[in-house]
Amino acid sequence: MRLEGKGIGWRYGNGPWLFSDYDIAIQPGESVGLIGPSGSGKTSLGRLLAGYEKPLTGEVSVPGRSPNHTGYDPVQMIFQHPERAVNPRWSMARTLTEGWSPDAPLLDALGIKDDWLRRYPNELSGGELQRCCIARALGPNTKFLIADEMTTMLDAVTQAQIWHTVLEIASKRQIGLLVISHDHLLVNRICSRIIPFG
Ligand SMILES: Nc1ncnc2c1ncn2[C@@H]1O[C@H](COP(=O)(O)OP(=O)(O)OP(=O)(O)O)[C@@H](O)[C@H]1O
Repeated sequence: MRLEGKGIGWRYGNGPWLFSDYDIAIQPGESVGLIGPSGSGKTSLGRLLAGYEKPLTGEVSVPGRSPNHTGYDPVQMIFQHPERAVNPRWSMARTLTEGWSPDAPLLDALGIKDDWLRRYPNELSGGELQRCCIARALGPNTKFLIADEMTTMLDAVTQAQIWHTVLEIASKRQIGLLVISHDHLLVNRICSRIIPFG
């Protein structure tokens, strides 16, 4: 039951094709790195796999995705800029529980403090907000996680702590990970396979 893109192609408007007839597959429980130059289309590919957009050619298939894309999607994506991934008018308590209710051990493991839940997104730092976005994405129905420069804005210690938690959960629940990053060291350390892109 893998996440698969087959023969997929994408471009914006009449611009150049970022990729075409592209194949990618991620197995449950594996951690795959996607490395390529800036602007080559990695985020765009992630968005197609996560179901935000339908590919212009080819197909994305995901076990358990509802045909009309309602409800909690089995492919969750974390973006580099968490402030663009949340509703600024929702409290953090509401934001965190949008798709499921993260339990106390997970909030603790990600260093999320009770006090943050009463605040709004603009009252948290980028790193604090990102931890909340990660908790939100780790619901029990998550089968694949696309981490797009997920920890780029964090210091090395926090980065290591967050990856430790995410990798532990992914391994326990056999979540497949696609790690989009410019950080070769990080990808080499946490991924069993690297796909060069662009
Ligand atoms: N909504 C959009 N409309 C038009 N062009 C876009 C849009 N989003 C992205 N692009 C362009 O598509 C190209 C690929 O962008 P994308 O963000 O997928 O690349 P990337 O490989 O993830 O880059 P980076 O490593 O810098 O994050 C870029 O040239 C970008 O300017």
